[in-house]
Amino acid sequence: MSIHINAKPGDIAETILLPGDPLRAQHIAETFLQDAKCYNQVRGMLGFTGTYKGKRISVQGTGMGVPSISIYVNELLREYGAKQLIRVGTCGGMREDVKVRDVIIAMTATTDSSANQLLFPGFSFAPAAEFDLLRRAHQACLDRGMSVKVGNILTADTFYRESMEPVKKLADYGVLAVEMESSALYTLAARHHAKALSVLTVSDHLFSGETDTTAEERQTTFNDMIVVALEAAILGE
Ligand SMILES: O=P(O)(O)O[C@H]1O[C@H](CO)[C@@H](O)[C@H]1O
Ligand SMILES: O=c1cc[nH]c(=O)[nH]1
Repeated sequence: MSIHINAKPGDIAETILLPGDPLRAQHIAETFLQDAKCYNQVRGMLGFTGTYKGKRISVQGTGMGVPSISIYVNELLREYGAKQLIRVGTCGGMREDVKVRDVIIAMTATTDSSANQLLFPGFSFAPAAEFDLLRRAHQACLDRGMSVKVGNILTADTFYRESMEPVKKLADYGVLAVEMESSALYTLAARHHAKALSVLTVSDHLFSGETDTTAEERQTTFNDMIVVALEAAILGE
């Protein structure tokens, strides 16, 4: 049992999917896992363990932003022996060629979070995905004919902005999309020699104003991304 996760040693699988929204954790467990059992309800940040194609998988909500995901990922790595962590989340498109419902695989995560500046004074650490996981997730997207892009994303500390200039500039430098957790996930996984990847679905676009049209469409696209994450995870075990 850790401070924010009320599970016993062994309750959590070595491979864990990490959506920001705890209700999406419940949706994933109910839709994709067999014999899923809830191991955490502390702060409503639900966590479940079950099996997918016979392999043990957990799914844990992380909340929004670097401080929140850092709490859960630290505890999963330090107290529960997590080996493979895959974030499954939403993001806002930034580059012009990124469209709503595309899947984005984050090769690296640029960030305005101060966490890594405090950790590596004088350096600009480049948080990076684990290559084999990334390669398998990309192949799983191609196999399903999904529209996928791989590259640099932005992990931002703010959702609402006074000025769009800084994000516009990052888009000019090729940054695909913005979300709020991946740089912390990649940095913590590196520290603990674990594998990490973020697979994201574009839910809106910062500059075109495009958004998901219906809740049903959002769910379908989200489900496609979950299958990609699960397939990438089990092929690596
Ligand atoms: O859909 P999730 O995983 O929560 O991810 C994105 O959505 C939240 C903002 O609405 C942030 O957590 C961002 O990273
Ligand atoms: O962090 C996020 C997630 C989705 N859309 C955004 O604009 N930002």
